[in-house]
Amino acid sequence: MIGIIGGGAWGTALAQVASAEGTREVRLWAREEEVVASINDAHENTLFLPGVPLAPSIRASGDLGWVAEADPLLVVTPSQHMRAVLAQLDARPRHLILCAKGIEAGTMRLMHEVAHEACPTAALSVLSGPTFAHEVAKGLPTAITLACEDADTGARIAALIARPAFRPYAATDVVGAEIGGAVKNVLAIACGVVEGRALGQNARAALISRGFAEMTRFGLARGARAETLAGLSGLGDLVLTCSSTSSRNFSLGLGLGQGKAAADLLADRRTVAEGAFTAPVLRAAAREAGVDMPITEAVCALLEGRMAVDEVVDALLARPLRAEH
Ligand SMILES: NC(=O)c1ccc[n+]([C@@H]2O[C@H](COP(=O)([O-])OP(=O)(O)OC[C@H]3O[C@@H](n4cnc5c(N)ncnc54)[C@H](O)[C@@H]3O)[C@@H](O)[C@H]2O)c1
Ligand SMILES: O=P(O)(O)OC[C@H](O)CO
Repeated sequence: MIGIIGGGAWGTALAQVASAEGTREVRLWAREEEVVASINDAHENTLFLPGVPLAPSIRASGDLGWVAEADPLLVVTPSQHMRAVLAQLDARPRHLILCAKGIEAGTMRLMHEVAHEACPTAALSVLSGPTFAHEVAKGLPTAITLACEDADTGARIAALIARPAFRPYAATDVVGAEIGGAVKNVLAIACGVVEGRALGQNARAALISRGFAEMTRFGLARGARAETLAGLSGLGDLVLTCSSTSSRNFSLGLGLGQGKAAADLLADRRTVAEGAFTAPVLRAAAREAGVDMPITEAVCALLEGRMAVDEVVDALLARPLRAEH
């Protein structure tokens, strides 16, 4: 039996994968009664993943204790809420598969660091890669990184969650997998701005490349491996999220590029655009580590309403010429 903590789009899609075409029992915890009712009664998450039929073997509840009887547990809350939710789990040893992409505000902790503090007895993996929930839930082909410091455990978890069209690649670089997923959300906002301000496809390609350079500088400074950052959870997810309005982060940037205020775009959002929360904490962490992240700084200036789009673009273009590597 597999448990899912979080009934948003991604938790629901992962529940569908974990159900193994309805042959495996899956318990899903959701905050919203409407989500619990629609999954149990209509086998659909009408709030966060409408239009995708779900296996009847997925049962939802607002009772976290009931869901936490399952092992492993996939943790799919937004990153800023993960600590509070995990703090409600009992202390038994279990395996947590962390699926949120972000850095905790205030502490600058990556998700595995937060999970270790909240659940010291748990074994941890990170699941991250280029994965739009609606495509995964429909069974479209997807590859993803499953990072676990213990290679044998990682291989076991990868085999457990793999499906014919859902292909986890095992890795041991947990830090690298997490940094790729967190940083790409910030860069996707920047790519959305390029689209919204109609700056062209050359600019978007430049931004993806220079953004990847930023991700790599920051990742290496935090102990990530270069090959992880160049893999599914880094470059792979960066390319996906920087190319499509299916991305909530890209869409947020699109609105900023069209001149809308961040506060208006973020107000009353039901779905999460993680990059808006990660950007300021990433900037703080980069400054602390002495890592230059001009695109991240630019995204922060836009989110904070301190600069207009054209000012930000002019400032980026006016940076001194430098060697590419
Ligand atoms: N949607 C995707 O395609 C996708 C893919 C890969 C990873 N992710 C990551 O998964 C995580 C969850 O995203 P999602 O897309 O499932 O969410 P979502 O935007 O579909 O839904 C929002 C979720 O936030 C939850 N939430 C809101 N306030 C909360 C609180 N105080 N405590 C706990 N939960 C709260 C809601 O219950 C809901 O589950 C994010 O970190 C996201 O980056 C999403
Ligand atoms: O919609 P986004 O921008 O949160 O992106 C979803 C996933 O992270 C893509 O891999």
